[in-house]
Amino acid sequence: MKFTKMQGIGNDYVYVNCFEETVEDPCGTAKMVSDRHFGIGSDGLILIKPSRVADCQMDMYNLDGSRGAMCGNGIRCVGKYAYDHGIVDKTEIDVETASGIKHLSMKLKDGKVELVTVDMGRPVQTSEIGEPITVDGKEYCFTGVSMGNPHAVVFMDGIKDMEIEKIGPSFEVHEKFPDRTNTEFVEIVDRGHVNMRVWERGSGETLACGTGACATAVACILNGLTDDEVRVTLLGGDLLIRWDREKDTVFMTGPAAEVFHGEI
Ligand SMILES: N[C@@H](CCC[C@H](N)C(=O)O)C(=O)O
Repeated sequence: MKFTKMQGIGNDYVYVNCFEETVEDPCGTAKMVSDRHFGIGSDGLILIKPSRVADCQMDMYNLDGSRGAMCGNGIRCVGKYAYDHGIVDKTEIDVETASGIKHLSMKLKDGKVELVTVDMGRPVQTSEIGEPITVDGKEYCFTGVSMGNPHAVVFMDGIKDMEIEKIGPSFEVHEKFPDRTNTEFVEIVDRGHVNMRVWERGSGETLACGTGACATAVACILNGLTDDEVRVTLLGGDLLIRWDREKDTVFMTGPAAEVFHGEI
């Protein structure tokens, strides 16, 4: 199987061009390739497939083999792959995902895609604003936002030193989230800037989560903590998120990069 390793601010996936390859068992393949010791090493697997309704299709799997309906960092890389490898010959494209068709606008540098803006669609509030939750005997408040996949956004100080590997798994499987959840731990810097760490459903702590950054911006705005455009600083870099409230859609802008090609 030929593959390309790509990353969007450090959220790395193994990408397979399914215009040319067939992957029989995507869940098993995701687990195998993601392993950082016995596999290629990644946060999961993304298949780029033909689509009957868009320019191409993104089919994504987490490190544990579970399927993700949407992936913000992944879809920017899908756009870059599609343009740089000639699947499309235009910089405005539509990508089909399990949570609908998303529109991508791509900016080039030296003929290759460098920066991608994605219309991530309508955010859906899935809890009370600042809903109380007890996790491992401690009280927190979260704001639930779906960006096609579930997120619980928790505002707290000291995220740099928090023990995310202890608290993240307990949020992920808490009884309030029957489908498990991605959890974002967020510190406000000012009305246009926040810091965030994420525990991803199915992948654990990752350096970044695009849908998580969008959910975070929406939760910040709903809680009255920021303006409608927010720079989200994650462990792997920054994303610019804007909630266009007139159109009720969220725009995410960030880089996409290829790391290496291989065959396994
Ligand atoms: N890293 C992704 C999100 C991947 C899917 C997520 N773990 C889920 O299961 O919902 C992103 O950049 O959005």
